[in-house]
Amino acid sequence: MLDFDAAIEELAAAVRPLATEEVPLAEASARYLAQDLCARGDAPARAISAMDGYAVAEGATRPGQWLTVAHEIKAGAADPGTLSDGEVARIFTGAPLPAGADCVIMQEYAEREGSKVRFSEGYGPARHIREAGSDFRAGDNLLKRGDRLTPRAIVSASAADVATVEVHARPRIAIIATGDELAPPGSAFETPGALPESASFGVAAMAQEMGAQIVSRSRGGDNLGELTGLAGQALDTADCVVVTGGASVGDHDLARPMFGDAGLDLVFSKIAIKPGKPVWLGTSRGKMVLGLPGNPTSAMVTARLFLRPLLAAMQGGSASGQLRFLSMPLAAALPPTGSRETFVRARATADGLVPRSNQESGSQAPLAEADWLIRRPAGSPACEAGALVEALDF
Ligand SMILES: Nc1nc2c(c(=O)[nH]1)N[C@H]1C(S)=C(S)[C@@H](COP(=O)(O)OP(=O)(O)OC[C@H]3O[C@@H](n4cnc5c(N)ncnc54)[C@H](O)[C@@H]3O)O[C@H]1N2
Ligand code: MOO
Repeated sequence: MLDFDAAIEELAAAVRPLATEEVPLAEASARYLAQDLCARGDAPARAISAMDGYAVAEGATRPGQWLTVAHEIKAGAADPGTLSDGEVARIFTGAPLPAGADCVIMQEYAEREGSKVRFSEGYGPARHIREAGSDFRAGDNLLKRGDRLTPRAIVSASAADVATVEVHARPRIAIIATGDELAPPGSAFETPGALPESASFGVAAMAQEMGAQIVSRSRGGDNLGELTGLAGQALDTADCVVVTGGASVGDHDLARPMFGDAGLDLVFSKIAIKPGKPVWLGTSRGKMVLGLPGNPTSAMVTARLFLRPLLAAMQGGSASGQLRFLSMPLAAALPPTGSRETFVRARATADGLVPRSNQESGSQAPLAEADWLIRRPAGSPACEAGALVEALDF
């Protein structure tokens, strides 16, 4: 069986990024850049005040000395003028400094009488000036191809003074939940033998958080003819098809056979991880097809470990960039692991990560509170509270 790191390498090698398009910044949130983004100018463009107060020539200013307020300068002023001897300028945060000024004294230290002002002791050594180019310079590479336009990155992109950006298309996702027993939430408990279909809801939500568009969602029973039809329709409309359930070896596990007519080239199948061993990835008619185990916890863990990297890579981002494991302290002991690399569901607290008591791959209630995955190599010994473990946001 392939190990997790090798599977991610195979995944990254199999993905071709989607086409690119130019979009206005206001529509670029969460998209992945298909270009390096360079600043079109210096920021600040000129030296500006960091405070509301008075711009002065520091060397010619002493506490208690009356000075003339010769200018008033607001943010955006085209010409901030020049200070002559004995003059200061009333200035506001963000306003350009007049020539001759090298310090801003906060208005809290000023006593104003008409056009005169004097400053009290204690305004301190801070100059309260943001120098031209101190944030970035024209031509600086603020964001790189493959970077995601997070809410923070959108600020940098806007500050670079560009109106539009070249980004990759949003992946169109079709999700197919398989299993005779599944019923839409809201009707299952009234139907003998049925259970609410839950896994695909989490998978869809995760895909949407990754910028994907859900183009179709369907449910199919354990019937090869029906599932083959659903697979064909999904491949017609989507860039990526995600199937939940039917991944294992049972007689009714039809997730791979349902792509038989279309042709399925497997990238990998079965990974030495727990939960999620039956996860598989392939391509069919040039589209990516990801098969997640039906057990809801297994489905969500494998969606986090494989679907997120897949969707990032389809958008020109880095697959491994979605798998930044951090070193975090354990708040409770962990038992030894078995022969598969194990991803333990845990909750982050002020004391560290608390593993959930229910680690069943079919469980659903613990998913609501498990916000981290602890990664434990195969054959790890028991681990004491306080130990550092590798963990991934979940
Ligand atoms: N003989 C073996 N049996 C199993 C193996 C194995 O290696 N040999 N692997 C086990 C492991 S590990 C997993 S994980 C499961 C995964 O199986 P499938 O992907 O085939 O999942 P299903 O059989 O379709 O369903 C498993 C379980 O989950 C429920 N389910 C399915 N889909 C949903 C959904 N969308 N929402 C909510 N619940 C769902 C389903 O009713 C079953 O209870 O296989 C083991 N078996
Ligand atoms: O690989 Mo399965 O998800 O452990 O039950």
